[in-house]
Amino acid sequence: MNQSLPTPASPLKIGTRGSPLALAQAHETRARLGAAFDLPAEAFEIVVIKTTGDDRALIDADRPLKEIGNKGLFTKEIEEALLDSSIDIAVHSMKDMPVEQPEGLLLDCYLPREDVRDAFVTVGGKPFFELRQGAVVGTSSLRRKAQLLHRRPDLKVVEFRGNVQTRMRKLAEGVAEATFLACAGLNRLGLDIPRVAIEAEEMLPAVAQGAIGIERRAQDARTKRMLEAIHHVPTGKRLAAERAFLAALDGSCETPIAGLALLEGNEIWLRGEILRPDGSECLVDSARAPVAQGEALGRELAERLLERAGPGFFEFQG
Ligand SMILES: NCc1[nH]cc(CCC(=O)O)c1CC(=O)O
Repeated sequence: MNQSLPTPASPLKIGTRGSPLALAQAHETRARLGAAFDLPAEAFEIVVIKTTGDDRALIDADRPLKEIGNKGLFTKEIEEALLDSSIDIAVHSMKDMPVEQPEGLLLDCYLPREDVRDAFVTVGGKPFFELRQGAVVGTSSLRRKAQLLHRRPDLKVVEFRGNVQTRMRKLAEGVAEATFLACAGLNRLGLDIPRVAIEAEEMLPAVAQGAIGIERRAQDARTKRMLEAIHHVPTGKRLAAERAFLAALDGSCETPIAGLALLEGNEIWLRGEILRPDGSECLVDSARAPVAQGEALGRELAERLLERAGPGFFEFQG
């Protein structure tokens, strides 16, 4: 295995999706690796990979993503490119990543986590409590929909996809009065759109929201060494607990689940939430453990919630 650092003549290939957010994340990864190893930008090549999800999302722009495909819709082609060595590392939004990676690949490098909160977005930047009775809110996230309906059953939720610009246009056109976007995405894109951040206690974010993960071939010693140098350990500990929670719930993108871990000294605190898709019920629990036991904590919290939920909890009502 080639142990030497990349050079402009033999650059490290960074695979990513082509969306503006994905590209911003790939650039951040390149900048951090460049700084850690004192390498110029030309020692890296950013390789844009189109995924099934990108294609289908464009063709079927109004269909909920969950009807289009299953887990890995946005990662399959990127992981294939890693496995066949057409790229060396892959940059992902961890929120969209399945809990398990294919044989031969490892996901054990995380960049420092951005703001984990969701933002409430309207054309005028008004606060959530001002949303009038019966208002239409656009979101394609089952979690946000269920959390919203749980608090405000009067609201109407419509499917809302596309990039930030598309969603802002839909708001301007009056397709919906409000939407939710992750603060992390807006910050990474440097977008200054009117928004009101919602505290995590008010609306628990998705597992891994705001975190970037970098995947590599398990056997590649060079990328292992390079990624170790930029790995953010606290983010890794938080995600280990959150993703163990998600895995134990058998969470797919079709299930309204939220979870957030925080580090407090030598302890990790985890709060998790599962909801009925129509928002009629929301089960919340939290627990703490020594940091080293974060994964066990995630599994334990999931089991506690599943026990309270009983069979059929996630099924659609009527
Ligand atoms: N599912 C799409 C997605 N995946 C990651 C982010 C935002 C950035 C992040 O949470 O890391 C978004 C958009 C959004 O939820 O607004």
